[in-house]
Amino acid sequence: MSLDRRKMISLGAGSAALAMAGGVATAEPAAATARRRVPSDAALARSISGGFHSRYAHVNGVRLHYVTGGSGAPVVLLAGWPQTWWAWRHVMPELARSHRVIAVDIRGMGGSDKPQGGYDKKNMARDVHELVRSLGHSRVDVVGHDMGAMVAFSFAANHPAAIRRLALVDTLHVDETQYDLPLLPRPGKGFNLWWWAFNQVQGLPAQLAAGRMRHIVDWLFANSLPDQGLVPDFDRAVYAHAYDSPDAVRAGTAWYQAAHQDIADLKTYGKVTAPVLGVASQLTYDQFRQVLPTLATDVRVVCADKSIHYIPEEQPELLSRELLKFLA
Ligand SMILES: C[C@]12O[C@H]1[C@H](O)c1c(cc(O)c3c1C(=O)c1cccc(O)c1-3)C2=O
Ligand SMILES: O=C(O)C[C@@H](O)C(=O)O
Repeated sequence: MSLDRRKMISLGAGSAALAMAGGVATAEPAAATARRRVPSDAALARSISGGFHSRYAHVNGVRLHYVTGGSGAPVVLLAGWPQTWWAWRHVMPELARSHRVIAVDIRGMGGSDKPQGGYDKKNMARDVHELVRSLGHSRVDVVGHDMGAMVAFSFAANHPAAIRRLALVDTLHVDETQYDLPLLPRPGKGFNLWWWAFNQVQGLPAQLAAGRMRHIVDWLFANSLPDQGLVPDFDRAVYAHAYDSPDAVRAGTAWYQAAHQDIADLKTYGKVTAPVLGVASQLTYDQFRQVLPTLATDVRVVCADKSIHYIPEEQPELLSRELLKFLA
């Protein structure tokens, strides 16, 4: 599960203070973001060194967008909410020197389709499995962050013959303990995970957040990044743009609304036997050390100790180094 009591307690002090201080970066008015031309995925892909290209594939009833480049063993990268494949931009060039990198916009994300359903992580993992098969790969490494880590874990649990190695960055698959998250954490005892409640609501998020996602993006980064410059204005505009339509807001909430199905599916999974690397932030390290061994048989956990959550952007060098070691 993505955030447990231990994490909320440890989050309490730091982030509560930050939140109390109204730690919000200078948010560019949403309208200005909307006006700013965000480059196409094709242009963003070309801007990353290593020869990357934006591509689409029709699999499992949806059209998925992905960005691919590099040569060598195939590695799939799956980002989360409210981000896109662009979250991997700092690690893609390094991985491309020894791997065929496939950074996928999961169902509902960025340039991928936003259908009315199919957002349970088992089905979203089926999307990715069919994608890598269509690209000629029978066995791949998968790296997931945030919601993408839940899809990555589901891929390994449901397609054991297709996973070589699995890396989970700061988020574990949701489990029963998600139901215990307090809606009102005691002062200094927890972190307000308001987006888990907000994203459960039907309809309203799209009405409130469409065209205004930059405010959510800025709030999340203001309450995580130790240095707001780690994700500058341009990158925030890329994420806000990807989520600013009513359909994109709805699709993002669907990842959360599938939690009941995901929690039920987890109970049917045996332990993952592929080698698993957990890359935890300072706030999830204890949880990863305690919970990951109950989900997989061959586990190692490293701590990105300067990170709160967005490790691919908070500590890309550490992440690249640990992934290259693990995936060698
Ligand atoms: C699946 C997801 O709910 C998504 C969210 O992206 C998420 C997750 C974990 C966090 O720790 C976390 C966040 C998040 O937006 C966030 C902002 C500020 C601090 C912080 O710690 C977080 C998650 O696992
Ligand atoms: O006020 C707006 O900008 C649009 C709002 O009416 C909405 O439904 O998103």
